[in-house]
Amino acid sequence: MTMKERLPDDGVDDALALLGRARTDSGAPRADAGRAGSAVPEAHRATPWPEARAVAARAGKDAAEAREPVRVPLGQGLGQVLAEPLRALTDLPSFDTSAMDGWAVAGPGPWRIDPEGAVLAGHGSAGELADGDAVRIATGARVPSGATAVVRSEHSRTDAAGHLHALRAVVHGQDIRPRGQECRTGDRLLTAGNAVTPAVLGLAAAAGYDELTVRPRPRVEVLVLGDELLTEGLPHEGLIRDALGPMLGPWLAALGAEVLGTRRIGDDAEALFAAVTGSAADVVITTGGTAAGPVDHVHSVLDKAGATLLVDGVKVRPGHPMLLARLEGARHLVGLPGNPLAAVSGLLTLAEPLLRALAGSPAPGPYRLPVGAEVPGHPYDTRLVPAVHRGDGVEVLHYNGPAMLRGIAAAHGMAVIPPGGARPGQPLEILDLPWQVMSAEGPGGGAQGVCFT
Ligand SMILES: Nc1nc2c(c(=O)[nH]1)N[C@H]1C(S)=C(S)[C@@H](COP(=O)(O)OP(=O)(O)OC[C@H]3O[C@@H](n4cnc5c(N)ncnc54)[C@H](O)[C@@H]3O)O[C@H]1N2
Ligand code: MOO
Repeated sequence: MTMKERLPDDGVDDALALLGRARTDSGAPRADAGRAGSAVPEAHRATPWPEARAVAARAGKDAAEAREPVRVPLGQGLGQVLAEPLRALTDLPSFDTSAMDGWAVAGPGPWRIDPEGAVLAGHGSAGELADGDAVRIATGARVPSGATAVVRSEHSRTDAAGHLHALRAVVHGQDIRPRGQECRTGDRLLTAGNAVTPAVLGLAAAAGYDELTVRPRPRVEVLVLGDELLTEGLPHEGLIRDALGPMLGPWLAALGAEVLGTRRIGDDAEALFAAVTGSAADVVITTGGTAAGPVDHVHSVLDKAGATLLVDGVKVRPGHPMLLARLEGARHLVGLPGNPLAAVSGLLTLAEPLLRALAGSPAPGPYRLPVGAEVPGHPYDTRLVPAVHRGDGVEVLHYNGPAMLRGIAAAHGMAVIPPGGARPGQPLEILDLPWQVMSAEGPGGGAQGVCFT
């Protein structure tokens, strides 16, 4: 991006400001306040971007408290969040284990070889090894009691008399993984709140689990509004392809939500009311219809449904008409603006913190990377701009207009440009996309110690 870049849709917020908002008796903004027919127009107070994210996270956290943990078969736990610590159900390893193919030996060599014997992984009793004896052993097999070390095949030689000789010094306990080396029964392997990753599934299986106790996935339904949307073929006669239907379900699933479905509602207020009030989802996501056009029904439908607006407009570009409402039954609705990048902005600003908190996932700590070149800012609002990693920093992408997906489709993350813009070298907060993480910091884990066997 260059300094010549024009900020998209500047001045639109002034129009929105003139629309005003009224308040309910409770002090919360009424869902259709300031729109046609509203009695008391008042200056629109969009929520600052950081505060909007905090409101969404708080709403999710409050709703999460009423949700009971669920037990799921191990194979279904991926992407969910542990509701309780993962404690070892067994010692690991659960028996003294050979770390190498070779010989279990007892005492100093050379050793007498038991010509009949061999201890294999998964086989029953390993028997007893007398001092001066050696028996063949496979990696993963139980070490016989009395054994003092394992000698690797390649570090040994047998002679014609049936004796085993070590080709290098044998250290007591070498190549034996002692029972409980990794953990003892009852040890806490992971804390509640950890995401269930493929590695966690592996650890849980090793530690004896058939089921996991996890936070229930937030159930989400996507309602795509707009009569102008086509689901296939080329745009024609003012009709355009629905870019949000194909994008949002997979995006929300990548955030850990259970997507009940994506429905196309058109610009039909009654159908929208029925879909919102009848949805089985914890979070309803609508696209389009958030502004004040003749067929923008989201506010009036929320009002009719008795919803409470928690966020009604955010000081962010693109996407400032985004909204968050609480529906009956501790359910929520996130209204994403129709412009596709504005919808992404709403997804990252409101839906992600809400869903993360509902799922019980800890919010990732914010991280910053320096931007290479100057980035123009909005005078009062935060900007979210698709960005890519370059060297040790980031570079913002050119195609970042509210109606464009070309930038975000090529991006590694979204850079947060504070009001007023950013200078070259200024560290910018980065919002990760759920399928790629730009941060160099991982979740960490003990870096000390070495375990070669
Ligand atoms: N008088 C004002 N007009 C507008 C304002 C405003 O403040 N005052 N804000 C503008 C901004 S900013 C945005 S963003 C949009 C938000 O509008 P809506 O949420 O009501 O969205 P629509 O009007 O339904 O659609 C806007 C735009 O996006 C296209 N669209 C909608 N859905 C999809 C989809 N699924 N896939 C692809 N494209 C979609 C739609 O055709 C429109 O072009 O309002 C501005 N107006
Ligand atoms: O410009 Mo609008 O901010 O949401 O696309």
